[in-house]
Amino acid sequence: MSSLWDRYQKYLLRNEKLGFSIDISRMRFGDDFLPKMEPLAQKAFASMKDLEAGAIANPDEKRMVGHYWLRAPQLAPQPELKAEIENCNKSIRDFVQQVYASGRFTDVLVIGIGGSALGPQFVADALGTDDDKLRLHFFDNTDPDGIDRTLTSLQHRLEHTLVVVISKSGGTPETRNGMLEAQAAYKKAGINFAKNAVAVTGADSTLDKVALKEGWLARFPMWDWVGGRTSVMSAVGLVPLWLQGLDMQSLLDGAAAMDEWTRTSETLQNPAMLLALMWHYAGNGRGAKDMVVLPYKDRLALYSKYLQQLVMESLGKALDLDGKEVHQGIAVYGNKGSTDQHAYVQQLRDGVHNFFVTFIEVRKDRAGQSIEVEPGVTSGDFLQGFLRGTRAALYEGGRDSLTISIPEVTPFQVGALIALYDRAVGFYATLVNINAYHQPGVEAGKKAAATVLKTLTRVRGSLSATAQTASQIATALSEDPEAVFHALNHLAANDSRVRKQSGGAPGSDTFLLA
Ligand SMILES: O=P(O)(O)OC[C@H]1O[C@H](O)[C@H](O)[C@@H](O)[C@@H]1O
Repeated sequence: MSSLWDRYQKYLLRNEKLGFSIDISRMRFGDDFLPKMEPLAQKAFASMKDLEAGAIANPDEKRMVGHYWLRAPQLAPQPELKAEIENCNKSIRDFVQQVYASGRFTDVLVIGIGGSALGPQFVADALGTDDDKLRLHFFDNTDPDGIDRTLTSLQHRLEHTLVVVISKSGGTPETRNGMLEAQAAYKKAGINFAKNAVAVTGADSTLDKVALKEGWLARFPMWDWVGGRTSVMSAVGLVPLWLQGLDMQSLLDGAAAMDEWTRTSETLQNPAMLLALMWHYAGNGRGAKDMVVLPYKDRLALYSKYLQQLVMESLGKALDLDGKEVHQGIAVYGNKGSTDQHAYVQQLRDGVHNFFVTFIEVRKDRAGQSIEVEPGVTSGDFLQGFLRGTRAALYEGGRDSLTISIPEVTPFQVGALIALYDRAVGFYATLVNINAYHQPGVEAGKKAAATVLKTLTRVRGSLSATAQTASQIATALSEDPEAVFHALNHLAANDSRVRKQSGGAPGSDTFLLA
């Protein structure tokens, strides 16, 4: 192999306009790897090109490319679609202006989960400043204590808090619960919830109907042709993030510029294809290595969480497109450097070799001047030193990494970063022949949760003043004793009328109504 410097120059892809560079030189693929993958790469380019040109046969295919139209509506295959996107964005902007002009609001409470929260959370944190027009808060779970924590922080400003409920399906239980909890808090405070509420959801969804019936301030559409995990540039992200005061047009422009770059069919010139190929190389096209995402920048700490959903929900599939059992996927985790160097990088360097790292370098340290923390050295110099040092130490230890460098964390760059991975996921899915745009596995968990709730209700109904064990109740109800036992414990912890008498073992514990 040639020297590392030569390899770096050979496998560094730069784009002067975007200020981006992708360095794949520290992935140890041999010279034959890229030529070997070329036919597959060309197949992926061709299928993406067909889809983008509008050769769309079904809703799944539309979801593979719909998100690209959001940042470049002129590329939408039908003029009505282009007009729909432009009108929606204009109505969001007008609404945001009205909100500002009203002077009524100081805060925004976003209620959503998964693709309806992770994108807004990442962007809000990456780009937020003390000068934000409105401050964002999130309910992204059905955890009562978490909800209370957020409500307490908003306690005296509830009247000035705009609630944005986001759900594509309009029926996600966590989001529905969050909305009901918020509604109850507003009612308790004597505030008209509807006059403080906005919905972002699919037309005619349950949420849409509620918002319409109750006369909420505004409703914005979430189209079926945009997948939840690629929706941050639709109303899902635009409504809360524009309210926050971020330059969302610049974010859209950054994404559009990246999309343009990632449309090239020249493998070595296409950063998204290079990423997809490196994922394939690292995990042998089977996801055998985890993707550790390490941005050396606090503002990008939520990026790995965002990517976790994008990559794992898109690629984690049981069947391939031919119906063959493949159990694909790539595990994603990470937080930020250099912080993580003091947590788990020890294992990355010396332990089980089941990962590859993606370093994200931000060249500009800070807006102002830096002090010297040692003669001639700043905190930012340390940050860069730790990134480069860790990259070198990992490589010496036989561990692969790739490095993405961006100039600074601006709306434009964040848009570009999001778009880069949108495309890389799409390409990888084609390389391994799976559908990245559905999530059949999530349904299984939802169905199982519904069964648990049904059991809980039945168990509650069967409690009496007589002490009973879980097995006794389970037998009477023809339910699984372990499920009954957990339901009983939950009731005992949360319902003051339910008493638990410890018998020393789960089978001997008894429960009764006090
Ligand atoms: O936007 P919603 O319909 O509420 O869905 C929110 C999330 O929940 C689902 O379980 C899916 O797995 C996610 O892809 C989705 O983003």
